[in-house]
Amino acid sequence: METYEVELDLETKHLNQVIAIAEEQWQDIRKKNGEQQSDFMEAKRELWENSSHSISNLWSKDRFYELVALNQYGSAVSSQLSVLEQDENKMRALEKMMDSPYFARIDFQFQGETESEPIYIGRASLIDEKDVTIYVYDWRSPLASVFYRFGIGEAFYDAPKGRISGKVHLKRQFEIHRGTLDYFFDADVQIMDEFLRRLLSQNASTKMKAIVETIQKDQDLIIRDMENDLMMVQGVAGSGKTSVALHRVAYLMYQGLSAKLSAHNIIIISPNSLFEQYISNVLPELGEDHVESVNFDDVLQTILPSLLIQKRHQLLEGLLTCDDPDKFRLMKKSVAFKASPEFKEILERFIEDIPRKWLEFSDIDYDGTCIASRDLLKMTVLQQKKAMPLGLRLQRLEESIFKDIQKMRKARMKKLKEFVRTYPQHVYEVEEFARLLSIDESTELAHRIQQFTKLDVYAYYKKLFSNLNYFCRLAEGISLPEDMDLIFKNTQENLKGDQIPLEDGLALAFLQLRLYGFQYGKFIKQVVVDEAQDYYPLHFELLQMLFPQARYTILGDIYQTIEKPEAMDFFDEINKILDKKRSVLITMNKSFRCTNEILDFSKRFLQKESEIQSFSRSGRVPEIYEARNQEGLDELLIKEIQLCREENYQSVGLLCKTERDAMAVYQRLKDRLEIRCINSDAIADIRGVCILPLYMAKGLEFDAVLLCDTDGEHYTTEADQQLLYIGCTRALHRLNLFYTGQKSPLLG
Ligand SMILES: Nc1ncnc2c1ncn2[C@@H]1O[C@H](COP(=O)(O)OP(=O)(O)OP(=O)(O)O)[C@@H](O)[C@H]1O
Repeated sequence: METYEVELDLETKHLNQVIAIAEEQWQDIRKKNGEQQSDFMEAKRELWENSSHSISNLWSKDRFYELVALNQYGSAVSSQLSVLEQDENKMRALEKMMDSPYFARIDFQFQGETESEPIYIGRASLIDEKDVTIYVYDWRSPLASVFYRFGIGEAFYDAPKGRISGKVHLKRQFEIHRGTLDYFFDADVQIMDEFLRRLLSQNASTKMKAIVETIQKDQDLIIRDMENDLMMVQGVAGSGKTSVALHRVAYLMYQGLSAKLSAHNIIIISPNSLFEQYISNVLPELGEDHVESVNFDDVLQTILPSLLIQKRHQLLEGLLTCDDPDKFRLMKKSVAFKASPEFKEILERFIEDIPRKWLEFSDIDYDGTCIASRDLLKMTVLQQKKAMPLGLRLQRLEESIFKDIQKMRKARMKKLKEFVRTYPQHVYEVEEFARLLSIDESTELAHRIQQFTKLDVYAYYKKLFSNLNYFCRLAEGISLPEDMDLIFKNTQENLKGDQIPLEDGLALAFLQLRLYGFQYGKFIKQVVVDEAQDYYPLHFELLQMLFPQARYTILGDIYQTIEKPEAMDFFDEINKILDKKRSVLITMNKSFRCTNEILDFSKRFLQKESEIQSFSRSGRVPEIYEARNQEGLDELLIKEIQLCREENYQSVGLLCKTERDAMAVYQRLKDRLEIRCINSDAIADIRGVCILPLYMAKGLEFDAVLLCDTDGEHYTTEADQQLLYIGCTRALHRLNLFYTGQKSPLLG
């Protein structure tokens, strides 16, 4: 037999053996699980029988003991449920393992040993707990890092007990499906690149996939970094930022087994719900569920639940569809200013000024005596220690005033009772008097006190914009934008409306957090921010206040901003704001998504020379198609979509500049093709042919991209150029641009 055949035979036997072990473990858990299931059902039945007749008035005092009993049943049921859940998770992991237990093998000779040991690496580990034999190493284990970082020869890895050195004698990669070994190859760098190239040439699935088999060395360094409290990544389009972010989360969870980090300690901040949907499979594929992903609109809503704040897509749509150049400039300037460190400083000064200038203290009288004078109250607040937020300090003050009043009221009631004892004939009048007195006093007094102890953030924000002279005095020494007066007037107008502009929403959230703090974020130990380039300094200030104790992973591409100039010092700014002890900025320049031709084409839209390189995969050159009129344009689009179908592309994106444009194209084509329009609130996937605004397509990818309306009306400015760059770099295999009328000057 040929050597390959002999090896294939050996590997197949080994595979069968590992699958048999996984199956045995699966059977054991199933058996145990079956028994637990019946215990669980029994506990549930008991819970029901013991509570159903009394559930109606359980919170009354007499039913307290029943509540305690019910609680005991309840906690028994919940702990059984958690054991069952754990078992189900293990069974799911073993099922995956029976399908494909590992994807790689290295033969590693530990220093001091005479022979090398085969180490099989998979998505999860398989251990025989009886004799602690490790059949498969989790890709996140320290030893597995050798696979990603070294070729044949000397190697090392960092284990909890220190650095371990050795030698790699073999690096092998497997393709295993449904429990069958399709093929394997012994890998050197070239062969592995070829394997990755083939993988990347496949048509995209409609959801992002895990990349554990082909993680690159520089990506692995980011994924496994535990040194830094702030890890920042500047990566070009398609360099794997999102993939790396998600694999890093999975890695942190694995590390967290010892550091007590679980899913509810991690939060992913993503740009919108479409993107959240797009990435939603990766962590479960890696065996990690339940990690929460939110977008910033949700964050603002959580901080300010009673206010209606403009969503990010509404802001972008407003900017991109604005026909009045002056209004457009003003909107942009307003956003840039309100989210800047300068405005943050003004907000800080305003907060300092609130007790001095804006709080309406008044004398608090009770029963004809002044129990706290206006001046005394003001002085008390001004002299309080500033470590506690003002809102909470005022809450304390309110509590202490009420406590004094309560004491005085008690004394007064005592006197009244004595009076009744002496003059019993007046009992009814006195009781009625006491009742009315307490109602009147409590409402009137409470109102008066809360006038200066309750801070309505929105009302105070309006005060900041009540007078331009005051605003400028507050901003002394801070450089303001040229047309500050226009921004000021515009803000006054906007704050009269129902919906609060996003930039003011950010400022309001800042005030709310500074004035009242935020309790819930302290459980978060790791924050991952993807597509970070779109955030402004104030976003990071908010994150810092929300999750002060967390470590951060922040990934972005300064060349992919929308309606925001690319800022070279973007990451410096983040570093300054988050102010972590150890931080690092890593750059990733190789793009894995697009073909060489698509990447070359896209580069023309970059305003600065970028280091972007492609992963050397060839395809067809993008074309720019002109149509005589709109009907002709539609015909071209339909023809192109048909061609994409023939290519069997899973996802085809028709990208338009705005939602308004996307709706227009959709209306024209919807009766002629199976096509979907994805609007801003959609929680959808990108299967089939989708039309969507470009800003929604950020972070996503499509087998084929059709960029619509690339004419001289739609795309003219620098910001449009950035949009075109984002649009083009969404394409994996095929990219074409379509226009009618005048070609956009940006297309060259
Ligand atoms: N090491 C890798 N092995 C296989 N595929 C990879 C690897 N790294 C990245 N990819 C693939 O490249 C594509 C782009 O990855 P990803 O979306 O993570 O990049 P990105 O930097 O976030 O892109 P963008 O900034 O344009 O949104 C995805 O299809 C991803 O699966």
